[in-house]
Amino acid sequence: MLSRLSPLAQRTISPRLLSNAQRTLVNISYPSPKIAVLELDRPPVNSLSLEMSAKIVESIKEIESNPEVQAMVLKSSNPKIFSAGLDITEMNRPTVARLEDFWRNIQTLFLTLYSTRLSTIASIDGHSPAGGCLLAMSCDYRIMSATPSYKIGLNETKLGIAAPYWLKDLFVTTIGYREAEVGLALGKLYSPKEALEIKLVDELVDSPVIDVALKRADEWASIPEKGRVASKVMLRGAMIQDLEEKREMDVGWFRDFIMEEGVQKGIEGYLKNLSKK
Ligand SMILES: CCCCCCCCCCC/C=C/C(=O)SCCNC(=O)CCNC(=O)[C@H](O)C(C)(C)COP(=O)(O)OP(=O)(O)OC[C@H]1O[C@@H](n2cnc3c(N)ncnc32)[C@H](O)[C@@H]1OP(=O)(O)O
Repeated sequence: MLSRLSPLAQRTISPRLLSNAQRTLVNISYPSPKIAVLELDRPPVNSLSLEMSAKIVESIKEIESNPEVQAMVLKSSNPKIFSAGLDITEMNRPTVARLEDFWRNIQTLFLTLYSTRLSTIASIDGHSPAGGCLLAMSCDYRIMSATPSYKIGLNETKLGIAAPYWLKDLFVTTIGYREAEVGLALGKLYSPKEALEIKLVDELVDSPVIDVALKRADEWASIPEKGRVASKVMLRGAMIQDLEEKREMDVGWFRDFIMEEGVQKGIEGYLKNLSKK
C-alpha cells in the first residue's frame, strides 16, 4: 500500500515505478460534491486479482457512505486498457482455498457494483474483455472511445472456460438472447462500432471519454434519488437475489470447472501465448 511508504518516498517515487504491492490499486476523486470518480490503477492491464476486486468493493462502499454523492464514474488510469478482466494467474494452478476466495470476491464485486444506489457510468477508454466487460455491464451507462482497435465482449470460450450463469444472464439482459448466444459461443470481442450496434455500449465518443462521462454523471446525478433507485431495484433485484441465494453453489461450479486438468492446460497455454506476444 502506498500509505506504508514514508511521506518522503511517497512524494519522490514516480507512480509509474511503484509495484502493485505498493499501490492503492484504485484512486478516488470528487470533481464535484455529487460525483465521484473511481479510477482502476493496477498496471499493467487492470486485471482483477482477489485484492483488486476487494479494493474496488471497499471503494464503492466508501463512496456510497457519503449521502451527498449520487453518481460514480468508473475509469482506468491506463490510456489504452479499461480492464483485461480477471487476473488469469489467479486461475492458473491455484490452491482450492485461494481460488474459492477469489471467486467469492468476484461475486461480491459484481453484486456491489450492480446494486449500488449510485448511478454508475463506465468510461471505457480502451480494451475491455471478459471481466472488463462485466465491470462495464454492471454500470448503469456505458460510454466507449470510438477508437476502432479497441475491443469489448466476453471472450471466455477462447480461454477454454465459460462465463458463469449470472454473467451470461447479464449479457442476455444487456444485448438480447440471440446476440448473446452467438457472442458467448464464439468468445466474440466487438469493435466499439459493433458494440454500439448491439447496445453493449450506449454511446461512442471521439473526444476524451472522461469528459463526456462526467457530463452524463451530472445528468444522472440530477434525477431525484428515491425514484431512480426504486427503478433500479425493480430492474436488477431479481438477478441480485438469485445470485445471493446461489453463491456457494456457484463457487462450487467455478472451483470444479477451473480445477479440471484439461481446463488448467488451456489456461496455461493461453497465458504462455499472452506473455510471448
Ligand atoms: C458450469 C460452468 C461453470 C463456469 C465457471 C467458469 C467461470 C470462469 C470465469 C469467467 C469470467 C471472466 C473471465 C475473465 O475475465 S478471464 C480474462 C480474460 N481476459 C483476456 O483474455 C484478456 C487478455 N489480455 C489481452 O488480450 C491483452 O493483454 C490486452 C488487449 C488487454 C492488452 O494488450 P497489451 O498488448 O497492451 O498488453 P499485453 O498483452 O502485453 O499484456 C501485458 C502483461 O499483462 C499480462 N496480462 C494481460 N491480460 C491479463 C489478465 N487478464 N490476467 C493476467 N495477466 C494478464 C500479459 O500476460 C503481459 O504480461 P507479461 O508482461 O508478463 O508478458
